[in-house]
Amino acid sequence: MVSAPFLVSAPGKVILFGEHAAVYGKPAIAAAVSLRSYLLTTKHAPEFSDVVTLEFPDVELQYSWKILSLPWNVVPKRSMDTVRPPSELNTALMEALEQSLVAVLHPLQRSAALAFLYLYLCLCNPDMPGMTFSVRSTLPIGAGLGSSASVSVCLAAALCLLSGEVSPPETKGDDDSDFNAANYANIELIDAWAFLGERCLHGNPSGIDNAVASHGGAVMFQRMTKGNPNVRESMRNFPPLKLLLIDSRQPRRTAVQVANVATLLQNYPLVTEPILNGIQALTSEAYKLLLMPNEKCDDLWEERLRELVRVNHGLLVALGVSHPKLEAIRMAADELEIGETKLTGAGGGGCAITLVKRDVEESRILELKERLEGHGFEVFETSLGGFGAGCLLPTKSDATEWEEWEEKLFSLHHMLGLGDREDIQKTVGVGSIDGWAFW
Ligand SMILES: Nc1ncnc2c1ncn2[C@@H]1O[C@H](COP(=O)(O)OP(=O)(O)O)[C@@H](O)[C@H]1O
Ligand SMILES: C[C@@](O)(CCOP(=O)(O)O)CC(=O)O
Ligand SMILES: [Mg+2]
Repeated sequence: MVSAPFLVSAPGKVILFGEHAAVYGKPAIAAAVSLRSYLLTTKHAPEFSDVVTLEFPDVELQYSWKILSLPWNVVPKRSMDTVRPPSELNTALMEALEQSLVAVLHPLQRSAALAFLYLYLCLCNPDMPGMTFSVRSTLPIGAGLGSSASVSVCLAAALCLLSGEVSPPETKGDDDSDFNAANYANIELIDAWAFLGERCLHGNPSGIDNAVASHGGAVMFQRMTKGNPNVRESMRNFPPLKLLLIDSRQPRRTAVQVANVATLLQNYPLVTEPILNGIQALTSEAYKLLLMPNEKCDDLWEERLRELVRVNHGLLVALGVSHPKLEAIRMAADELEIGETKLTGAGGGGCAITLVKRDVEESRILELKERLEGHGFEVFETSLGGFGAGCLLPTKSDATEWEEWEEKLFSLHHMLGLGDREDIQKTVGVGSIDGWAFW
């Protein structure tokens, strides 16, 4: 069992092919990005040991509950036969939590607080000391890059560590790809709990976002249908792709976009089902292309992949999940003949990706960036396929290190509350500081 203070982190993702169709059991392909969420868990001073506090400055939420005021009595008993949580939310607990959330009205804050409380009550117990859970993301929020899943994975990881459901990552061998059975079992459990967090955040998730945020890398994912288990194929030799990631900065909520597609499907099943089947077919084509050995990734291969990006976007437009700003991004990239562009994630705003042609001169890419930034869009640089969930624990063996950590924690608290994305990345970021370990 791990006690506070400690940090956990999980990445966001880019869906390359298959969003929305993924909700209906069709395959989708996604890769982790280097933008991440961070969660710091700290213990309260004795006089506040009866309260649990959330600090979510990214959504302007700070809220405390008396631990004993929470509805512990309706928490479903866990089955002794299985360690995995069920994939459905418990209705009685969801209803009881309404009471605890009466004062949290904004949907962005409410869904995040609900995800926290649901997991906290299921995984912890009323005897645990009062703690603060502070979350910051270097990801744009509500922009299609899976911030909800990265936060869900952080919450699940922190609460599973506190309750002893999982242990901290064991060191793997020198080779990053070394398999460690204990780490695998732990991250599977974190993934399963994070799925419930995603359910609180947007109702009907496919599970692809929490799978990528937990496991990292690049995956082909297919949601369980008719009792079959989810398929998650990790794509190890993912080819290096030149992608631009552009945030339209048009806010939207995944829950709303997913619900709109459900309504379309309900109203026009004969029209909508073939669109979803088309997305399935193109994702399967893309999967075959992306699995090809690197030496076969020639110009024709690249052209095929770009075509599939274009068709995927067209089908998403048909589902009604584009936005004039996303179309403006696509048109700017088309005009400069940079490559092919599609929205990524739930759409309705948020991000687009452009798969850049290999031979495009840097000056044209720069021109596109300037044009887009001139329109108020934000162009992100990120790498694909990095680490999944990890944690950073203070080492108690060495008193100096511990002191350093205390000091760091102090500045960290400040940073998690106030700093911008670069500050967070510099202070605690995976890749910026040593000590992070990954499941
Ligand atoms: N840093 C964060 N702090 C608190 N809540 C967050 C944070 N990032 C995401 N969330 C939660 O996730 C929601 C956004 O999820 P969603 O609509 O699925 O968009 P996306 O996952 O594409 O960013 C927010 O409304 C909020 O509830
Ligand atoms: C639209 C969808 O396919 C992806 C949503 O991703 P995001 O929350 O927009 O990052 C929904 C899902 O697969 O859960
Ligand atoms: Mg999301």
